[in-house]
Amino acid sequence: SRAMNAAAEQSPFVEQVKVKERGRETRKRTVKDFFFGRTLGEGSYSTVVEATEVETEKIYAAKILDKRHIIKEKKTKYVTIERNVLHKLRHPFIVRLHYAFQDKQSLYFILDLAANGELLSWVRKYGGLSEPVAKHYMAELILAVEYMHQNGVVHRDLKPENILLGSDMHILIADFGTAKLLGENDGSRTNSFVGTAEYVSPELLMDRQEANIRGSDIWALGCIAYQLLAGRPPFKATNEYQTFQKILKNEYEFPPHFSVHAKDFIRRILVLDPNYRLGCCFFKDSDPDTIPNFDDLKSHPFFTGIDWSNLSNSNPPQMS
Ligand SMILES: Nc1ncnc2c1ncn2[C@@H]1O[C@H](COP(=O)(O)OP(=O)(O)OP(=O)(O)O)[C@@H](O)[C@H]1O
Ligand SMILES: O=C(O)[C@@H]1CCC(=O)N(CCc2ccc(Cl)cc2)[C@H]1c1ccccc1Cl
Repeated sequence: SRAMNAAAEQSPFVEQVKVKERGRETRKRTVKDFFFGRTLGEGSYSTVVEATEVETEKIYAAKILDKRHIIKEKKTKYVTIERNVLHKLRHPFIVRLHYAFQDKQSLYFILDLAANGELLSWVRKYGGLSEPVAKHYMAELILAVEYMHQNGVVHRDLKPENILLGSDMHILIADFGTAKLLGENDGSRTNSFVGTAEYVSPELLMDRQEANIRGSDIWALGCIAYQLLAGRPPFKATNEYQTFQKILKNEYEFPPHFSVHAKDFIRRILVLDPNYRLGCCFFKDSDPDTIPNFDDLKSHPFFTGIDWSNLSNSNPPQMS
């Protein structure tokens, strides 16, 4: 049926397939339903452009992937993972996939538009954020990652480049091509994928087999918390190998302006052994039934003053 789907997608004669979804009639979209505008950015296998839906004039981001390039680079798996994961996740702080379609040359993901770009740009612009701002964004991140893990998804490449900002300045986590759907044993024993050097957890560097990869997302949160406040990641060297050495030796220092609570929060996450890492109650990956909760993270004094139940309705504090 997949082949049929693909064939049907391409045939110009197929009448608009009515797709019944939860009682709502959503007509299958095609390229013709959108006007593609300015380029927002380029990925290794994709171009992201502004897309206006002709019928509703709603503005989205269209992530367009060239099929020939994907096949040549053997990245088909990443594309289908991104599609399946995005389709499954529905959360205010995660980029929403509204439509996915294809034509002969390309695949199209119609996504929420993150009008304020990457969190990384803002961190760089201010050389680090104030503590109230960093605290707010760490709280949004923790809610988004908790939701992902509770839905059996581990991102595996969390970093400020993949944390986008909507027009309301709330976060929109993107880039799920390298995510892992827990519980689905796709037969691949080794976790072939390892994230971005500065954010890779020590256990992933030591033993990919045994690493429970949820703990790696938490490690990345610790690195991001440090970076939001310091303006740079905790483990950064002139090359990847040196960076890995710093991670394995837990070699990092705090700049003087870090508060006691911020240092304590980050120290408790950047622990080499995931069994002693804050937020990583020990669980086996193979047991997706243990629904993780991030209460140990949320209850840390660093988050004093955060109203966890009202974050997505609140106005994020001004960056400065
Ligand atoms: N929903 C979005 N709204 C606005 N900009 C986006 C959106 N998604 C991605 N972008 C921007 O488009 C650029 C390309 O993103 P994309 O996810 O296609 O590739 P990437 O993940 O950045 O690169 P790579 O594929 O090499 O990891 C990035 O700079 C990103 O900031
Ligand atoms: O998973 C799906 O929803 C469909 C299923 C039918 C289908 O043919 N595709 C495209 C599969 C595919 C993936 C990569 C390349 Cl390079 C070419 C085709 C999938 C698809 C369609 C549109 C956009 C993305 C994807 Cl993965």
